[in-house]
Amino acid sequence: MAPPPASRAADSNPADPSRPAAGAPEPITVPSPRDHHHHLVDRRDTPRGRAWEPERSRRGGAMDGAAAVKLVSGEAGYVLEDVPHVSDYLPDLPTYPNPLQDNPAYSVVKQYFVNPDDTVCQKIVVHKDGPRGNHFRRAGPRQRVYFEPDEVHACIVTCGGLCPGLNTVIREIVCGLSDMYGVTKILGIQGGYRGFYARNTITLTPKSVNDIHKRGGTILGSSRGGHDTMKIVDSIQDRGINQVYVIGGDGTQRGAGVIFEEVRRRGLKVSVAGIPKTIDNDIPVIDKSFGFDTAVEEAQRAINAAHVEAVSAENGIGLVKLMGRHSGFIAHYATLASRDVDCCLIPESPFYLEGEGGLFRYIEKRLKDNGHMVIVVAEGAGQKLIAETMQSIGKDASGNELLLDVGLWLSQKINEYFKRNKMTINLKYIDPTYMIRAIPSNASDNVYCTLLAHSVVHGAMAGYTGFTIGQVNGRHCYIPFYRITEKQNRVSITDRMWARLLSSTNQPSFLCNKVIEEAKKEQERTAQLIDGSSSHRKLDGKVAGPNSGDAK
Ligand SMILES: Nc1ncnc2c1ncn2[C@@H]1O[C@H](COP(=O)(O)OP(=O)(O)OP(=O)(O)O)[C@@H](O)[C@H]1O
Ligand SMILES: O=P(O)(O)OC[C@H]1O[C@](O)(CO)[C@@H](O)[C@@H]1O
Ligand SMILES: [Mg+2]
Repeated sequence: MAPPPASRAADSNPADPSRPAAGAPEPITVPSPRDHHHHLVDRRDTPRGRAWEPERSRRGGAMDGAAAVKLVSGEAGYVLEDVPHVSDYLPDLPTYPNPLQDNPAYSVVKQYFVNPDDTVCQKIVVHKDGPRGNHFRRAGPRQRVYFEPDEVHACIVTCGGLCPGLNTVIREIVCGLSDMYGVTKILGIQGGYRGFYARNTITLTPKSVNDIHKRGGTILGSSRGGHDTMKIVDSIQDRGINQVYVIGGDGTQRGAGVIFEEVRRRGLKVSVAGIPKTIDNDIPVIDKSFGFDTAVEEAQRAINAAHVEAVSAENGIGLVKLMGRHSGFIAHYATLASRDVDCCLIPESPFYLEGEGGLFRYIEKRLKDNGHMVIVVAEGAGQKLIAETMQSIGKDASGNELLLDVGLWLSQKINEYFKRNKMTINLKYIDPTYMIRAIPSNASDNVYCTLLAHSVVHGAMAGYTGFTIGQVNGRHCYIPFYRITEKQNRVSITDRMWARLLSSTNQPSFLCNKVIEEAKKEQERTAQLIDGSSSHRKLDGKVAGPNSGDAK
């Protein structure tokens, strides 16, 4: 159980000083990235060297206010964006030798423990005189840990939409904790965040999770909405949980950030760690999210079916809708992989239907030249166009805008156009979205999930908290929550990858100069941010994989 807080928080409950009084203001909000950036700019103005000092109360324990952004600056524009640690606010915690040193499987590994000074750079394409830019703390096992195996009481929760690989991550957190660190107390929180206070928990053991990676979905269940910070942290405290593993997308990581802030405010020795999950690949900084490869692979089956249907009919059109609320990565990569696609529509690239350069003219031409065509559309594409004739359908329980069905809408518009123009077409609309999301992860995603899960376990055991595990340029690192949630990762339409797609499909770009100029400006802002040299960090960027902001 966590030690009692040393100082009493404002609005505290007399029965339990670490909790807010009944009727106290509801959830503490995550500090806005702008607050962080304010710190950031101030700190960078300091002479080089260790720029950050942990914000802690004199006696340690409960704290008010947002966690400091931990920045360390070094030679040649080097900046480390470090993550919080339980010792930031509980200074006198004992440490223990890492049990891995006696583990026969791992003890033979040369240099198994990572050097505490290892960091991973966000920018790998550099110029001789350019700044070294932002870095993150390298993930991996540390020589000393902040939890004894017997003391650990871990819990795992999955939130948001499904994604291939969720069960693999659950399995590997459980097996990693158990096999590498000898941890025996691991709880599964059922049904997402609200499960902390409204549902039962299940005990997770290596045996109970043994073959779950072969199944789609999440054995724990998931949900949207229901994030009641106080009730969640009360539940963590009441159950004596001291490691919280949160698997989910941007919303989930935001929720984990708020939980971390409240845990820290109460002065609890609890590590809160996130594993980013999103089939849309919309999480910034990281190379790509787990399940993305599987989704792209599975999308090929739908595209193949659309192609077969299209070639077998007179003026056949196969239309496939894929997921991608604000980010069209699945559609983009599935199109590039397939080579059967004649047109790919994504949210980042607005399109229009009528007139020269519009979609209808292109379809007409393609049918005349080739007799058939395949269109892939991301679910978030064309939403503004559809909204001109249809009413919005509101929001989901997490506050995400519900999308109008672009596939049905487009099918209807295409059919109407060709009827008007007295041309026979055969359009088949395929919507495989949930089928793609609900399958188990493929082999490569399984390995990726395993490594992410082990890296997050090493981080929590070492006492790091308030972080998301992520792969950046092929290396695993600990990334502060705010960096993952401050913006979404989107397909860059001025990037060479999108140009490759346009040249493979030969579709019109639909772009006017204004849109191109805006996209270019966004790319420049992204580059400045990775340099770590900009005093106004508004955007983010990445270097490798589908999250590339840098053409390869
Ligand atoms: N700003 C926030 N503060 C606290 N909790 C949040 C916040 N945003 C979202 N959440 C909670 O996080 C959970 C998941 O959020 P959401 O439904 O947006 O999915 P997600 O994690 O973004 O995943 P995906 O979009 O990939 O399905 C929900 O329970 C929601 O209440
Ligand atoms: O129907 P649900 O479960 O709310 O999920 C739909 C959304 O979830 C995602 O799969 C992930 O955010 C989106 O692509 C999609 O819009
Ligand atoms: Mg989301």
